Amino acid sequence: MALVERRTGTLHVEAVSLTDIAEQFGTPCYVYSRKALTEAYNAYCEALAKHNALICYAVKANSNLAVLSLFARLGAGFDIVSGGELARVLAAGGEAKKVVFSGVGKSHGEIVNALRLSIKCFNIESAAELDRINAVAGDLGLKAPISFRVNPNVDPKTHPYISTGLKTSKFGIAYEEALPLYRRAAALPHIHITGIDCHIGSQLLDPAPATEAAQKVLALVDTLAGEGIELEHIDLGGGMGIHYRDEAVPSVTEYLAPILRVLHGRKEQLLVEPGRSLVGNAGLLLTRVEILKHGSAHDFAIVDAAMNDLMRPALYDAWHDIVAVSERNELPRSCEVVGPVCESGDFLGHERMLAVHEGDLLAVMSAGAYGMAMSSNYNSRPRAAEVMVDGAQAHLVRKREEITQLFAGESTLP
Ligand SMILES: Cc1ncc(COP(=O)(O)O)c(C=O)c1O
Ligand SMILES: N[C@@H](CCCC[NH3+])C(=O)O
Repeated sequence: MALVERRTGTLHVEAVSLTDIAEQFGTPCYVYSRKALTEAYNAYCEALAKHNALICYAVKANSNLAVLSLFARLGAGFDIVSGGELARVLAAGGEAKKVVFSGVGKSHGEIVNALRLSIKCFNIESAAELDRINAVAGDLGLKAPISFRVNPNVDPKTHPYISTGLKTSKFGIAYEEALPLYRRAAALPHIHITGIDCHIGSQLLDPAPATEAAQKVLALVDTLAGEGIELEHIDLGGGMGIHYRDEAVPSVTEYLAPILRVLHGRKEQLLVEPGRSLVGNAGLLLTRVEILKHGSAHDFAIVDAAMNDLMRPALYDAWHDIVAVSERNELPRSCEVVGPVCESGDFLGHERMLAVHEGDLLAVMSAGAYGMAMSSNYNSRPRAAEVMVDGAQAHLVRKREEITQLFAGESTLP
């Protein structure tokens, strides 16, 4: 489904006009579509229908409570990377027994809490973490369910900042070290080995690297079984890419087909950890043009959203489509779409052809993943509101931060 549709010259998300949303909730504002989120989740369900699979949504992509509660109601599990994400999953009605805990630096407190709540599994990323989890579980008189995140040394061919499966990466356990570590874990008193895990990177459009990684993971699974270490699940991570510009994006079924072929006939439960592909194309950032400025080299459309609201352009030079919400009967002109933040890197788009006036609304597309989740208060800017559209209704699912909230919990010197 296309997230937006032009009706009588104005962009709508489902049956709600973005102009009405801006009037009701102000800008900048993230807008999500419940229908698009549900369809994205169902596409995974359909692709995995013949497998004993659990879809663990990667919370880091978008941790809005309404998004989490929607996925929880659809039956999802969750991939978390912090105690904060676990708290949000539980607050949204998610079940701890469907949570896998990834991340290279889990703290003592986070491990205690996750163990007490009986999460499904810790995805362990180092030998030191194995020892730490064994010790904490021992102190609590428990056994920790664990898998190792194995680094298969496969190049995912994506942006270097979101590439995680090469041996130079901080993530996972070197492929050659996996076997000795599994043997060591099998002998530890407070560890229960349940699985294996692998995640090689994000915004992947070609399934070949993930298929190669899956083959390497399966070779390890078989070697382990030969030694009497039987695994209950195989977690192949997330990473499937979405539509930003004009890239050829495979459907979930197409992307997963070669991976599922190598898994054919396996008895272990299959876990996947999609983030971006569940939420990215289901959200946009709505912003209003504050100032049109004629510069000596470019024209600028200075909008009320900035790099603190959507940092992907500044951080990765990422391209997001930017569309005028209401059409004007004028020729578009090239402009730099920038925010009010005091950084030259504060841009949302370069050289965009737009016909806009001050006060007009723009929709920054494909912003449902790693948008609000990576936002900050830089320049002491309050965080944007978040709205969920459901058919003909738009619900405020997170209020815009007030300036007074930017002082919360802080004090001046005594
Ligand atoms: C361990 C792990 N799982 C899942 C994801 C989700 O990735 P994506 O949003 O690309 O699906 C990530 C992020 O790259 C990750 O690091
Ligand atoms: N933040 C990244 C994705 C990170 C994936 C997490 N390992 C992005 O916006 O594309």
